[in-house]
Amino acid sequence: MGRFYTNYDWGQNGKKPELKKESLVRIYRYFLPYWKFLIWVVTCILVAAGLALLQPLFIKWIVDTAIPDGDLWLLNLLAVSMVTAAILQGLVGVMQTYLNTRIGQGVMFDIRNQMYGHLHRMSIRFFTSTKTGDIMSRVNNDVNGLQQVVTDTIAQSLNNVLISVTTLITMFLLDWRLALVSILLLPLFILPTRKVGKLNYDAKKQTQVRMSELSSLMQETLSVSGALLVKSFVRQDDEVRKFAGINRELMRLQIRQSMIGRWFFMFVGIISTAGPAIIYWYGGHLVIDENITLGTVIAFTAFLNRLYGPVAALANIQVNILGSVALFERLFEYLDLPLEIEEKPNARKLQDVQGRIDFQHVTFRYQAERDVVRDLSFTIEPGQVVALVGPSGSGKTTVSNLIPRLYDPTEGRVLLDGQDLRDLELKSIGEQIGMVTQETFLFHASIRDNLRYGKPDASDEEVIAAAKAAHIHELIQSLPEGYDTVVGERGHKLSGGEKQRMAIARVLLKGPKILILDEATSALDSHSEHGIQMALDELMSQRSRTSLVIAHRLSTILAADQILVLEEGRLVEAGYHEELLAQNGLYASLYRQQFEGDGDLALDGKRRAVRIGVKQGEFE
Ligand SMILES: Nc1ncnc2c1ncn2[C@@H]1O[C@H](COP(=O)(O)OP(=O)(O)OP(=O)(O)O)[C@@H](O)[C@H]1O
Repeated sequence: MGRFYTNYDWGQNGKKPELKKESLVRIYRYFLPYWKFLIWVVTCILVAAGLALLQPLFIKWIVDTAIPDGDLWLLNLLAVSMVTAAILQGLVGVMQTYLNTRIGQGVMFDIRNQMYGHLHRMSIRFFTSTKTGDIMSRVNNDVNGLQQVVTDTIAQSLNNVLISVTTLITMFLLDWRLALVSILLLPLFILPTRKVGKLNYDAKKQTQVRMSELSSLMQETLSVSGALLVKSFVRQDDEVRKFAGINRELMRLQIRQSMIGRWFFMFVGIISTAGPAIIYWYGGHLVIDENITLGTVIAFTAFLNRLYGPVAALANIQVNILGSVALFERLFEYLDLPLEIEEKPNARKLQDVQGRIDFQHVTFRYQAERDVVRDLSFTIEPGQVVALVGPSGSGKTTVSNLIPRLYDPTEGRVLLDGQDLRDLELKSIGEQIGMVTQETFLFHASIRDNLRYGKPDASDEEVIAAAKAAHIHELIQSLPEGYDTVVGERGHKLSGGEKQRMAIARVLLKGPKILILDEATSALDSHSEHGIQMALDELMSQRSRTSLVIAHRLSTILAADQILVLEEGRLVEAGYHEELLAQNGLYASLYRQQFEGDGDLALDGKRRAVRIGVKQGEFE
């Protein structure tokens, strides 16, 4: 029996979507590579429909011919034929399931790959403004729904049309009066089915909403950071209560759904008995009047039963098709998201990189009307170490993100070796730049694999050399499984300082020409502080490398060839430590405030956290 409802979303605000021609053409293109399978599906459906049609006719021949004539040979033949037809029908059904699944999974495979690839080309802005749960849900749930589109919408509908048409034709050929009565009976089961279909659809939709609420909640509160937050604010009870609330609603909806299903089967049960009863009653009269044979009446009741499911399913076909198209459209929405950072068709490949960086009148906004970087111009010569300092929120991270082209400047240009980043191949920019950010991300994999992310073909010796240079080798060796130790999700099994040294080792392995480094500000014990310091020295000491450091350590600042001081996105001072101190401006003020041990500084009348982060005592 076909399905009478669909669980596809009808898009936003529950409005019925319209069938758009371009969507249909696009969907059609996804199925095109599977045309051979589609032909086989149609063949299977045709064969199955034909075989199914034969069964009632076999009964009719048994009742009308074989038994009255006492023809045992024919009786045997017909009985064997019935069984053979049933076996063949079953085999064709198995074949059809394989083909349906193959097509459905094929389309899913293609779309999933396409979507994942597209998401990786999206800009960082997309990831900072989209909930991870939403992305996951599109890639998982929506794509998974596609199997149902193939099985329910395409194959079932085709099946149902064929069965309904062939059965009706055969019925009319057998006896037009009984056929007419049968057609008059159809609304009897179409109407309740439609009603139940609608109820079920609504219940399913509500269930889906609750399900996604529940998984969002779990995703947020059961992630390491989320769980940490819940614990530190002792909000477990609230979270459990919130969860229970949604969970209870879910339970209610599931029960409702089961009951709707039960009512539905009750109706179907009654009608499947009532329909044949009417046929027997009317057919009985015709047999008594000797207008038709008994076999015809029996065959008719079998045909009528075959007609219920397909016709009722076809009554809901519109919902199915609209739902399927809506599902595809939701996926297209993601596939059509414009790429903010796109490579030009004639983009140049960077060759023999020197590592010179120029900012030319760069202005940048995340959102309209708020400049985060304003008219910024500076040059970093190849091999220089430049320290970027400034109060929190002054735009240091933003500036550093413009160099690997994570964002494009709103105005002005960023040049690498004299070439506008926008004219260069994205891959070749990425290959030249290494980033060590404040928050280190590690995959849930072994330490070795995490380090190798910087250079997939690195030998074990190279990995160890990098770990030694980053002063993390000893620690790794002291772990029971050494380099094969699996670090937890996001590397939560390592301390902050250890993670940062891992990140440094990873970048050392990559060996980029340009290094962007955000020194950690979190308080570390003197031992790991020392380790990191040595690792950083190693990283920056190679003079063939250009380094831009968001500096928080005095030693880094003192070692820098140039210090750039940012304030509200503007470059307010630039020069050496002594030079800047002598100017007695923002840098000197930040330096003095820090020296006095006050982590905060009054700027523009507001109190702001100062993030040059020089530690007390380092000045002595
Ligand atoms: N993705 C974003 N969308 C909108 N605004 C942002 C975004 N990222 C940063 N900002 C804003 O841009 C300004 C500069 O942020 P940025 O992170 O560059 O400062 P920073 O100097 O690195 O600060 P900190 O030292 O605290 O890390 C801040 O006011 C911040 O609120």
